[in-house]
Amino acid sequence: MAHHTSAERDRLRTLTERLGLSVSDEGIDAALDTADELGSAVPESATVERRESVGSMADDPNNALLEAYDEPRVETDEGPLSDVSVAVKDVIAVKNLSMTCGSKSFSVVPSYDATVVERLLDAGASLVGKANTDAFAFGPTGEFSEFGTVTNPVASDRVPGGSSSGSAAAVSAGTVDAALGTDTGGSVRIPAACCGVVGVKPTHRSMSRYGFVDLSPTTDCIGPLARDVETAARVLDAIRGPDVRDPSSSHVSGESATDALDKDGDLTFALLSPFVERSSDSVAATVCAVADALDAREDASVTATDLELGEIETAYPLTIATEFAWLLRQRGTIRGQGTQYTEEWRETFESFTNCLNEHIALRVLPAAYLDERTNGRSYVAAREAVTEFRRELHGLFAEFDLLLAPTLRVLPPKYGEITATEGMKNISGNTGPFSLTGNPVISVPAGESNGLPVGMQVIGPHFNDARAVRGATLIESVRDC
Ligand SMILES: NC(=O)C[C@H](N)C(=O)O
Repeated sequence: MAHHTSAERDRLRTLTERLGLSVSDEGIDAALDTADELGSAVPESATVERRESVGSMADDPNNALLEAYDEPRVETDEGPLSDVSVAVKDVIAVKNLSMTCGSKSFSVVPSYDATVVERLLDAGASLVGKANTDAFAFGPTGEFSEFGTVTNPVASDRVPGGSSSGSAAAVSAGTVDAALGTDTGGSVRIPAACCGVVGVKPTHRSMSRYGFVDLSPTTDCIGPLARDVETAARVLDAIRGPDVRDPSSSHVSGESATDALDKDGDLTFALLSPFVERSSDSVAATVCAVADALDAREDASVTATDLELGEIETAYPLTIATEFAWLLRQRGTIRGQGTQYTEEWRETFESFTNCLNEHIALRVLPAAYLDERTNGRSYVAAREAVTEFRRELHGLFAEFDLLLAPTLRVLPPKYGEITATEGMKNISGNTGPFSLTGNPVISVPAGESNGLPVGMQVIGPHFNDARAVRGATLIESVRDC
């Protein structure tokens, strides 16, 4: 444990109050330690406590669903998703269903559907209910929902991954055909990999986030999870595209992901060596075996390729925590709040920042502290690291069609195992960088090691989610070879 001066502690305590957070004395010290580490001074890391399970709202063995309709909600029998049942992560508004964001301090009943929900229903999907999530989508393991941890249906002693833990578990268990998750630094891809399903993080801004509770707006994405790439692609096509209600949604619309499923033509892949080297032997071996099988196909080639990571690994925790702290200061993280929410919601929001759990507080505080101490230079440095890394990827995309990397660096951890900054890197160190650059990424099951699922990421150029879908189908066709 590093030694901090009382002036440092006082300063952080003042900031804690200003943010409306409540943290123990130990938490203040731990946050200072993490700030030192992120600022590359003192190498001691913070610990995070696992919250106790408090039980679920629905009768569901995996605690994957928080609220379900008696009968699935269907708006039309026709449409491309009329055979698809879906659940929606509980940070996305669904009319007349309570929204908790996985936190007991936030419960509102939206009077409207988020645009992505409207689009699912317009496409004929049957909506089953809301899926459990780590509180405010903050959490890489699925252990930080205040409505109880989610069980991993394929490995009950291992975490399901977070934060879209309920979405992944519901899909993996067959409770629904597909689910919407949200991915800010890996929250669709990580649980998809842990639960052995497909998870898509679309190109940033390629769809509307109207009705979604922001975490870190420069990286937040909504994306589908499904048991196969085809279903995920169909859901992706149904929900993507611009929306006047979310001015941040881009007017650029890429090719249809569903059409890409049947496309022919050769694909060249770069297997990103730094992410493989940082992974455990079992993860690396599983991913490399798939890469070899892919390379053996006539229409694909895989080349192990180096790239400079620069400061991108530090940029991820700094970016999301700094942006979340800004949102807390503004006391507003939901799009469309101005007209759509009731006074009751406003009051809830005013008070909820006092109740953020310690996992969130201990991740937000160090970044907020550094932001203040450096007059914003810590955030600027993170953005510069992103620019550098994006340039690296740009160079690779001039040479290769798609990039490959393991999703997690380790096999799905046991409950309570991920407690420190270093452990967090094992979970989100391979996913966070591509959130920062905004590229489309699909985590697709690569096989198993010691009976545990391993996922690998297919990374595409911006707005070419369709090409990533094609790459993911090739992986589906060669795995277990
Ligand atoms: N929503 C996210 O992608 C956050 C990510 N799972 C984290 O805890 O860092």
